[in-house]
Amino acid sequence: MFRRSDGMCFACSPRNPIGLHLEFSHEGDICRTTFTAGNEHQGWDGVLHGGLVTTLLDEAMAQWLWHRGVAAMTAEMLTRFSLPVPVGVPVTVEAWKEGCRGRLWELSARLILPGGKVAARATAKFLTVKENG
Ligand SMILES: CCCCCCCC/C=C\CCCCCCCC(=O)SCCNC(=O)CCNC(=O)[C@H](O)C(C)(C)COP(=O)(O)OP(=O)(O)OC[C@H]1O[C@@H](n2cnc3c(N)ncnc32)[C@H](O)[C@@H]1OP(=O)(O)O
Repeated sequence: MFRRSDGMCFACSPRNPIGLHLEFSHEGDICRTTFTAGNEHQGWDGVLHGGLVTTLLDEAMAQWLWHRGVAAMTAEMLTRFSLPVPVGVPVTVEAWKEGCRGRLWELSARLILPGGKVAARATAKFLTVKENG
């Protein structure tokens, strides 16, 4: 149905020439990454495109699961965009688990601007498609 063997994930693969090249760290129950958007990532002038804000949040949640041996696909996601995310500044994205029932995982994520304001929040449901081990 799907393959990941190319290792070309748009968000995380170091081999994807047009990818975001995100790297994740895991500390306790939090999965974290940082990202500095370039001009090529903007929608409105100087502002990170909302679809890419959602990509950052989605990927952080997926990586929370992947790090724990769970390969899961996003089944549903709600994003609240509270503040514009400027290009050219390093932002932090954090994800964590809210709950799990069988194959269904509920996670949350947030995007934090330098200075600490939360610019976007997401909640999502993921469904396990296979174990990644
Ligand atoms: C050196 C190289 C390094 C490179 C690294 C490479 C490794 C990369 C590592 C890590 C990469 C991580 C990459 C993550 C990317 C970010 C995540 C995404 O963007 S994923 C893409 C977007 N999402 C989709 O495209 C899903 C499309 N949808 C589907 O495929 C299916 O609908 C799917 C899999 C989500 C579910 O399909 P079913 O057939 O498996 O399951 P059903 O039967 O539909 O549902 C099972 C149960 O779950 C409930 N369910 C389904 N959706 C639900 C929902 N939204 N909320 C609540 N319940 C739901 C159903 O009602 C059902 O419940 P009942 O068993 O009947 O009780």
